[in-house]
Amino acid sequence: MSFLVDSILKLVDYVPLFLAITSVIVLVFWRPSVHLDPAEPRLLRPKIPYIGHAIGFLRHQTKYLAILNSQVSQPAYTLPVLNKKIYVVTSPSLLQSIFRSKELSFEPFMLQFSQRLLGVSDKVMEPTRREPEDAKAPSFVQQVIKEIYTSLSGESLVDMNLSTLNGFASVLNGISDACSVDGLYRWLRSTLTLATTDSIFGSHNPMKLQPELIGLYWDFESNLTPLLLDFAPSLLAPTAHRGRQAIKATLSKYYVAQHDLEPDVARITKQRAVLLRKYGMSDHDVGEFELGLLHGALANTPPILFWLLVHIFASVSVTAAIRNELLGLTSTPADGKREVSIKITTFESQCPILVSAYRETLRLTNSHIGVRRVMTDTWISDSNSTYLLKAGADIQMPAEITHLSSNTWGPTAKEFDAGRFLKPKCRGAKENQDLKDKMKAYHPFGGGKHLCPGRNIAFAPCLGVVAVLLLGFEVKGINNELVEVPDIRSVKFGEAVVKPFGEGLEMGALITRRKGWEKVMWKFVC
Ligand code: HEM
Repeated sequence: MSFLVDSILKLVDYVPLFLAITSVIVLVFWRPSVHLDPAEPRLLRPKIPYIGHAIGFLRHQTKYLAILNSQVSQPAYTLPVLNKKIYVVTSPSLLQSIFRSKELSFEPFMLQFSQRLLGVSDKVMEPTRREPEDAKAPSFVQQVIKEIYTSLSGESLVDMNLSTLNGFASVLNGISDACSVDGLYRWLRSTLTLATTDSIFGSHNPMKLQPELIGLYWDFESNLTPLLLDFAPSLLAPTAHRGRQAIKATLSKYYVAQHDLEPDVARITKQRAVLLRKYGMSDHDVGEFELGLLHGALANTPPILFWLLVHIFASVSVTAAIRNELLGLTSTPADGKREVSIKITTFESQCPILVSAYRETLRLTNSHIGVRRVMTDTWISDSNSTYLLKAGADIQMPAEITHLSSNTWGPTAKEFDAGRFLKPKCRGAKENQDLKDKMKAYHPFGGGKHLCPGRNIAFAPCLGVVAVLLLGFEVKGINNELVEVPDIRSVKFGEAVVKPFGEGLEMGALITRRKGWEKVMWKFVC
């Protein structure tokens, strides 16, 4: 035994020497792990060869790119991670060049991401990867995306939004004088989750029949990062894994019972199921796959609603300005009038400050990292420079950097300015250019051929709920003080809109009926 201890102590003596030799070898022989053409974006070597950037991502997660950006300030640069190249692009003009390219694709990530997110077998995913027999025919993925576009626009979108908003309104209509909520975000989240899933799944909505599923969905959603690693999810993220399994099992029962065929189900739900069954998916597997539909429809709207609401109610002047323009949609009810309707198709034309505040909320809180794979060697350029992107490499476009850059948005880049997206009253050449530059840097829903097909799903529900809360209610802190906007952190991997955390997640609110609007029952119409 003492021999063993002696040996270990002797070895410990040699550790400094060993470290010194290793460092010399690394310094002398260290070559970048990737070869770079001079036309590619400049290499940003990590401090620790090969794995330094991987460690950076593990340690700081999505914030790592903002940390690097504060040190390099380049429009584009290359991160070597093991033997892979990642191009990080932060210049708005280069982003637009990427969005325009047909050779830079989101598709390889979409399928891989979906399978990991949903936790489904290769068998469930098989139709998504099947090549069409006719090379000119659209692939499965292209057909799904086309159906999302059709179902989430025009009349079908209005129908869904009306159903969601009237579901939410029924909860607000139930408030007699005042209601105190322990966690404002959680309250908005569960009310909206129920209203949205009612509109998607109709009267057999599993979340209405088993309300505990609402919490289980958000357990799943709040811990996506370890699930996306796809390694021992039941050990690394047991709560999220349990939530995911429960939702999938319930959705499978819904589709096995063919409740999607009933008349009060949304077009998107029906048409996707038709397509999935056409491709040979069993009813059970359709249920597992449609966790993706649920996730698309739910994950981002509650946080957008929360951030929009708190930013408005935190400012007396913004609250007054938006209330004033909302009065154009409806009028103060005369005594005895109980029902007030809001036309959801008029927000865009009648409520410019509210619409601008919505866009500003997305600017501040949608800090997703857009990704593309380079399918063939491609050149991208802005007015100053041109870069070569080599096939096989990946691109990352962090919205946190473009959305918050003071070069683009000025000294108030990190602050909420409800009027930032208002069209200037008189526009000369300079104002026009300024607006153009800003819009190039604004990409909460991505861009180009991969622009999010579901991007309209949050607009009317968020504006509608906020409109009713502004006109008919006061929203204050729990001690009747002005609401405070909690800190906004960086998104987690897999998120688009950031969720409140810590005190922000816990903050309560007092919701009271406004004088003159006490007896109103709210209704949304088109
Ligand atoms: C407010 C809610 C939403 C946000 C913030 C959001 C955000 C995004 C973003 C950032 C992208 C990447 C686009 C790119 O890289 O160019 C994207 C793509 C996509 N989104 Fe959404 N999304 C939302 C709602 C939805 C909904 C409801 C659905 C479907 C039910 C959906 C389905 C998709 C699909 C299929 C793509 C890939 C499109 C393609 O590759 O062509 N999204 N979304």
